[in-house]
Amino acid sequence: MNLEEALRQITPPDERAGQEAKARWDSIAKPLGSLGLLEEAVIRVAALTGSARVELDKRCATVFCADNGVVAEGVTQTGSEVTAVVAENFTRGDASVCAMARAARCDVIPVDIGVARDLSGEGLVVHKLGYGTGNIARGPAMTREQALDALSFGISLVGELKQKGYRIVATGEMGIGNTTTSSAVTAALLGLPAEEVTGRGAGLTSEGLAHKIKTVERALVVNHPDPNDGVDVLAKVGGFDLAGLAGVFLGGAVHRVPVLIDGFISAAAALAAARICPAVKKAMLASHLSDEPAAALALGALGLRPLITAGMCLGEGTGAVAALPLLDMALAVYREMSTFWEIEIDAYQPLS
Ligand SMILES: O=C(O)c1ccc[n+]([C@@H]2O[C@H](COP(=O)([O-])O)[C@@H](O)[C@H]2O)c1
Ligand SMILES: Cc1cc2nc[nH]c2cc1C
Repeated sequence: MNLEEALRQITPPDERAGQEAKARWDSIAKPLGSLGLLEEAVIRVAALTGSARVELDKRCATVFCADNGVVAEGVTQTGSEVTAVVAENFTRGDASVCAMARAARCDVIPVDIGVARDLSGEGLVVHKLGYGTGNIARGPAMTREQALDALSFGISLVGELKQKGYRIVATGEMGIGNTTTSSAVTAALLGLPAEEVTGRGAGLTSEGLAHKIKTVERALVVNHPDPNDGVDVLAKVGGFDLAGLAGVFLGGAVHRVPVLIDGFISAAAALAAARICPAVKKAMLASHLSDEPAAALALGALGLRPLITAGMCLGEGTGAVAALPLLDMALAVYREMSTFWEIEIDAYQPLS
């Protein structure tokens, strides 16, 4: 299915199911709205899935791994070879996100969408669009066809996961250099100067940061991405990981599966997905506020507020997975708590 056909399948959320979930929250014997964003998240999932019986029991994190040509500009603290090493560690359960996912009863699905060498390992999904992207400071990251391929792949992956019974998908990524591409994508989509959207990534010095800002500026001048065309932005200054993740967000809306945004890289991908099709925002949930400075700008532009502010910036899907136990706790209250009526307390009817 091509992108346009997939996007035509997106229909508005079921407001009736959302209202039913809101009515359930409002009936629970506790101060109105007092679980804040947790209540909102359950209502959003109810509206997206068309049922106030919200189930998030079977969950996974899809971790998109890819290399980025822009690493050649010296914008990272470590070399590209780290991407492949960490990607293979995902298959052995030996990465931060794997440990957190075990605690959160979440499966980890590593995806090689463009790591610079061939990988092996159990459970690895391979959809390799290249051995790393082009260097965005010198030319485009990829062709438009490759970006469209990544988007279609992300959309169909969510469809397959839904068929396997997954009820929520956490996004994650691993790719040395992908904070540089995310900054370029965010600058292009939001029309912001490079210095406002560029941070230290996985640990740059102040000197390194100044050079990274110049590199993002150059990528924008060299490539002229069209801010009205999310596919163009991903192809010219994005990465295979970002484009695949944007596909996962689109897939969430197509297949009506909620998708958790992780940190800055996931948020930049979500922003691109929303530029391609604004309706997909309804399938997104923001998990945490990454310490990368532009994460707040990206989430703000999406109109989303994160559940967690913990100064995290690890990537891999760690923030998205960290939100799952919070959602479990929200659902425990939502399902198990007595109502005002049941414990015979008179409560004023809420205004809305
Ligand atoms: O999730 C985030 O907000 C985040 C912020 C900074 C760095 N990271 C991780 O660090 C890597 C990218 O950092 P860099 O400096 O190589 O661009 C990549 O593998 C990400 O998973 C992730
Ligand atoms: C070791 C390592 C693990 C990571 N996980 C996500 N980004 C990373 C960057 C490094 C350097």
